[in-house]
Parts: sequence; structure tokens; C-alpha cells
Amino acid sequence: MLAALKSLLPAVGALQLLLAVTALMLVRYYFKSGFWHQLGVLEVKSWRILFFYTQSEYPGYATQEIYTMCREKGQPCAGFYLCTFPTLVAVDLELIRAIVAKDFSHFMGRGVSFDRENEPMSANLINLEGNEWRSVRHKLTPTFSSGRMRAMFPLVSACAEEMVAVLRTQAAPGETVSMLDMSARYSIDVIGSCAFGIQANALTEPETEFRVMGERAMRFSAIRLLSFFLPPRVSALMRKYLNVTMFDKDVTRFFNSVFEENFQFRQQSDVKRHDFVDLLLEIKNNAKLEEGADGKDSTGLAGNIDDIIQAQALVFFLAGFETISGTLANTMTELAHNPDVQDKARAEVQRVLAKHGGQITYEALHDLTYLEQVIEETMRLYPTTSNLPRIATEDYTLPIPAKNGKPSVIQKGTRVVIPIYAIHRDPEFYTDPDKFNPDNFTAEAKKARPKYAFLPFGAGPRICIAIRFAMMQLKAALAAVLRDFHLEPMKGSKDYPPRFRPGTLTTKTYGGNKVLLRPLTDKSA
Ligand code: HEM
Repeated sequence: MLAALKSLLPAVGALQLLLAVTALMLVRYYFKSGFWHQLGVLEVKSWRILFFYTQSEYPGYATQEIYTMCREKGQPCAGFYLCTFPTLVAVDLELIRAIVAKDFSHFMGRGVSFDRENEPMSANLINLEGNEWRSVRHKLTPTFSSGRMRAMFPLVSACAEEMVAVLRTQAAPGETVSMLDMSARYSIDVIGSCAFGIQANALTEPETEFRVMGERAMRFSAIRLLSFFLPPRVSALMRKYLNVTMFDKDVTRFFNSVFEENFQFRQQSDVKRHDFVDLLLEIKNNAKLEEGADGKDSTGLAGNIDDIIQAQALVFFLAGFETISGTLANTMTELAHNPDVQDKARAEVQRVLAKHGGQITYEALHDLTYLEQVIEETMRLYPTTSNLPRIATEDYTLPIPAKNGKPSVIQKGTRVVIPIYAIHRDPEFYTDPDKFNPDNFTAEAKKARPKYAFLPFGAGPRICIAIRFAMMQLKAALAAVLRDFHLEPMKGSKDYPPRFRPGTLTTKTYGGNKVLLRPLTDKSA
């Protein structure tokens, strides 16, 4: 029977399978109706949830609808049942704090299905759970310390200066530049340099292989995205019979070979670049020292240390590419459309540069506090992750009584969604929430707002590990652009305010963030 199915599947095709799975999910949805009601949790029945799973619209919209419904009804959370598992949308900020921080031991994972045996690259920090995650996180954390960032800054700064040099050649009068494209090339060059120890040259050669492969790595078809969040046994069947892997095989092969080549070179040479390759090498050497008699690292890592190290290098790419390029591109679009903000940010850059001998140094970045507000406001409006996923790794009693006032116990395996996009657009926390206003992030404004009302990097022990690295990259690039250019909106553009694109893992907008650039010397002339 199985053999017959297997031979049929290629003919059936991914799309048909997806339709069949969707139909099954719908049936299951109706079967399970009342599930949340019985638990005393507000139950959601909206067709939008299907769009959420099939990624046919920006996933922030479906959870925003649920968020608004909860707020109107005074409920801390709501649940829906689809795709064979129950999902809870947490709305109340105290409940969110409990899930991501206070009761973290019940929610240590994101619930992503992966196959370590056949795809060692998928056993990365983002996907790992439990003690293994804890161990890898503990080993990687020092990699992002401020001392390490300071040492790495020259590599990042070189890419920022290269970007403005390329922009200078592109900023012909009246010609628009796609800031999304330029930011992607910058981000690729930074990752190539810092995580793989190579010159990717995406800024000077846009179609370089590193970039092409990088963009392929980030392209997840609907079926691939769906497979991440299905129960492990269903994903395993999809892998076996449909060949649905987490990463494209060519992509894995490419990144493996680039990393291996440079890793071996570093092992055999005395070259030190103070980049992630050096630091991963250190982790490997320390792990070897800690190796137990069974050949496994004694600190809780399962599997081969070389595979573990390689998986983390790839995660720097996966987690660091589109998050940076999208945020950078959206910040530049907002600066182009908000000339007052742009003038104020540039005045700050000029003032700070004068104080630091005319150089964009690591220390100078710390003084760019208004620029930081501008970046934070961009991340509020365009959070790279619209919804933060968690999975209950144990049964859990909700700390806030739900609908019927009685304690509600959610079962192990329940998915939890923290609706970041909706929280960031809540008028209770941000007046005129759709308006770009960096004053939302003055020290006073931040103090007056609950901590969990701003979650661009997530929160709790699984918060983004690379916040310092991310801010350093963003500030270095923006300071160089503001120093050298005036940004203006594209004439007659219909892409502002930007609309969000469906079907992407990180938040993306339509239009490619096109702006007009005027070299500052021309402007003052
Ligand atoms: C604007 C830039 C960035 C944003 C907005 C961002 C945002 C996030 C978010 C929302 C999470 C999930 C946190 C949670 O579940 O609570 C995350 C996790 C993570 N990020 Fe970032 N990120 C950015 C840049 C980067 C960069 C540049 C890197 C690496 C070089 C990186 C590496 C990671 C890793 C490894 C995790 C998983 C951490 C764990 O599970 O322990 N991120 N990031």
C-alpha cells in the first residue's frame, strides 16, 4: 500500500498534496470545535487562520484580528484548533511575560520539526529545544559580547563604507535605488566576512554565488513552511515520501563547502580575524577538551561537534540575512518619507562624528541615540517576525483565569503565538500607532510603557542572541548613508505606506524600498 502511494506521489505533486492537507485540516477544525471553549478559553473561528497557515496573507493580520477581538472582549488569550494541533494566541502582556520568561521551563521550544540524522544543518540554535538548546546557547553567547563586537567592528565598517561607495556610483540624478537590494548585498557581505571568513563581494558583484545561494536558502515554499510546523511524525513522512527537506540540498552543500574550506584553513594557519569563524573554532577546541569517553561532548550536545558548529554558522546566515536587510531597507524608506526625522538623525551623525575625529568608530555608534530611536521605531512598525512561536513542553496552568474565571490547563504540545505585529500597533501603547514617530522611543516614553509592549527581538531566555551585532550593523550602515546622502521618496510611488507581502518567513514589503539618493555635496552646493 505504502509503496503504491509512494509511486503515486510524484505524479500527484506538491500543490495537490497541499490542497489535500488543507482539506483534512478543515475537517479536523470542525471536529475539534469546542476544544478551547471547554478549557474556558475564547475560541476563534475565522477563515483567516487558514491564510495564516498557508501563508497566503501576511501572518500578522490574522493574529491582529484575534488580538483585537481579545482586547474588545477583555480576554487574556484566545485559541484555535487547526493543522492537527491546538494553538493559543497570548494577548495579555503578563501572560506573555509568564510564557517567554517567568515560566520559560514550560515553553523551551519553538516547535519546529527537524531531522538531525539526514539534515544535520537543521539542528541549529533556532530549532533546538531543551537541554541541548541550553548548551549550544551557553557556548555561543560569549560570541556576541561587547568585546567581541568591538573586535569585529572593522569588518562590518568596511562593508558599510563599501556600500556607500557603490551607492555613490548608482546615485545618478533622478534614478531610484532599491534599498532592499542594496541592504541585502550589504548584509550578505557582512555575513560572508563575519560568519564564513570570506569576501562575498555581493556589493560589487550583485549576482555572486554567495548571494544567489543565500537567497535560495531563504526561499521556503508553502509546503516546506507547513512541514516545519506539522507534528514530527507527519513532517517525517513528508521528508520520506515527498523529499521535503528543511533546506534546499544545493544550498546546504554550498554553505558546507564554503565553511569547511575556511574552517580548515583557520585550523591549519595562525590567521586570526576576530570573526565568528575564530570563535566557532574556539568552541570546537574547548568541546574537544571536554569530550567524554563516549566521544560526545560532556556538556549535553548530541551529535558530532563539526556538524553542530556548521549548523550554527548557517544559522548566523538564516537569522541574520533578511532580518538585517529588511530592517535597514525599511529604515531608509521611512527616512526618505520623513525629512524632519532624517535631518535630525543626520545632525546627530555629524555632531557625533565631530566628537570622534570624523570617524564612524565602535564608540561613536553608542552616541547615536536618536538613530537608535529611528531604528527601534522602524522595528516597531515592521517587526521582522510578525508572530513569535513557542510550544508547551509540559502541561501548563495559565496564570490568568480565562473566560469562565476558572484555571485553564493547556496541554503539552500546544502551540503558543505571541502576536508581535498586533502588540506593536496597539493604540493603548502607541498613540497614532500606524504613524512613524521615533519619539515613541525616547527614554521617558520607553519607561512609561510596559516592557513587553515592544518585542522586535523576542524576549526571555530565547531572545535574539545577536542584538548587539544587529544594532552594530544597522547603525554602521545608516550612519554612513546619512553622512553621505540625502534620501528622498521615489516620485509618484504607490508603495508608501508599504504593504506587507504574504508567504515570506520574515516581514517583507512590496516595492523593493526604492528611494532617490542625492550625494550631500550636491545638496549643499
Ligand atoms: C534586525 C535584526 C534582527 C532581528 C529583528 C532579530 C529578531 C529575532 C527574533 C524575534 C528572534 C526570536 C526570539 C524569541 O523567540 O524570543 C531571534 C532569534 C535569533 N536570532 Fe535574531 N534578529 C536579528 C538579527 C540577528 C542576527 C544578525 C543574527 C546572527 C548573526 C541573529 C541570530 C539569532 C539566533 C541564532 C536566534 C535564535 C536564538 C535562540 O533560540 O536561542 N539575529 N531573532
